[in-house]
Amino acid sequence: LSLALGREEGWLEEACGEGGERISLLRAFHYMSSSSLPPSVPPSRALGSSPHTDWGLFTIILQQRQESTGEEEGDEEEGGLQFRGRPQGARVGAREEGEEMEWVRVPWVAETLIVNCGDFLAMLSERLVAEGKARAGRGREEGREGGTEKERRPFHSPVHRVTLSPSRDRTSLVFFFYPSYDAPMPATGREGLREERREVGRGGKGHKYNTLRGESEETRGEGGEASPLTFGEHLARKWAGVKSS
Ligand SMILES: O=C(O)CCC(=O)C(=O)O
Ligand SMILES: [Fe+2]
Repeated sequence: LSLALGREEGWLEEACGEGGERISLLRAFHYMSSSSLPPSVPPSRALGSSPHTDWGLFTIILQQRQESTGEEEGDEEEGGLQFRGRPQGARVGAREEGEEMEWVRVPWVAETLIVNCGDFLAMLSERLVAEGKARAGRGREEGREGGTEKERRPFHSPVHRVTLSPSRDRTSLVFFFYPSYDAPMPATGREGLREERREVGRGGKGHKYNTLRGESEETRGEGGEASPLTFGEHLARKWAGVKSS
């Protein structure tokens, strides 16, 4: 990951600080089928997991096979993990423009783990890309040749959710890898808003999606200066706002 961010090996270990393993979590989820819920639960409350981004560095998911193997039509169950993205074959660049976003199912693939980028990694990577662009701009101003730096695209932490299948329950094992409690939140600025960030920004307190970023960015000053809160402090605030039902 450090190399993919354009840094030397081991760089992330330093950026994340020590002790992330002490607040990282492995959770086992069991989602009931919607038909097994008591009739008193209205369909609007029959949620697996509401739309959110993961807040840490990255998440590793082992999901249970949910669809049946039969060939008959309609055999495939709805429900399971879905992310907000561009459907396969959509126009390149559509996501950046906030168009054509839809819920895309994450299929079960044998002996495969799903690795999801979290907000902390996305913000760290946006900061590095912005710094790279600024360096290249300065280089051009000073008349240096094209610059040696390759232009990179930042990592993206996708909005995702879990929906319930009408007839099958589902189990997943989810490992949330977090940076250290004391890791400073990366300052990213507000440029390059993507669809979900715009929607997060739009709703004030009633955020449409549950992400780390909306709030961490709200705590910034006008100039986008570093948030005074650490990752762990943000996390604690987020958890305090999670309601059990
Ligand atoms: O159960 C899953 O597959 C993912 C759950 C999830 O997205 C989460 O807990 O953050
Ligand atoms: Fe998640």
